[in-house]
Amino acid sequence: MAKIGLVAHDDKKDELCVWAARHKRKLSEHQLWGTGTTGSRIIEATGLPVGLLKSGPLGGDQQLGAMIAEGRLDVLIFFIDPLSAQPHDVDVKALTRLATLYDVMCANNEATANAVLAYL
Ligand SMILES: O=C(CO)COP(=O)(O)O
Repeated sequence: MAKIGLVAHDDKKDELCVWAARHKRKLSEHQLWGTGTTGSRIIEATGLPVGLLKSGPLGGDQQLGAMIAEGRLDVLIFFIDPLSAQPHDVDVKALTRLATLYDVMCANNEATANAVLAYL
C-alpha cells in the first residue's frame, strides 16, 4: 500500500476528480492524502477516504512537503496549472523540489499519473 498525495490547482481540480473517479478501485488500495480543497472535492467525487491537510495556499503544500521529507509519502499526484500564476508559487516550487530531492514519484499531468498508478 502506497501513501499518495493528491493535489490540483483550481483549473485542474475537475480533471483530477474525473481521473480519481476513473481509478477509484485502484486508488482504494492505497492511503490517500490531499490538500484541503482538492481532497474534499475527491471525497465528494469518489467517496474514497482522503486525509485532509490545510488548503494549499494556507500551508497544505508545505504539509505534503514535510511528509515527503519525513518519508511519509511515496507518490505525489499534483496536477499543476501551467497557464495561471499562483499566489503561493514558492510553496508549489518547494513541494515539487522536495519530491525531486527525495526521489518521490511525482506526476504533474494525467498521462504521468496513469503511468505511476499502473506501476503501483
Ligand atoms: O493550491 C494547491 C496546490 O498548490 C491546492 O490547494 P487546495 O487543494 O486547497 O486548493
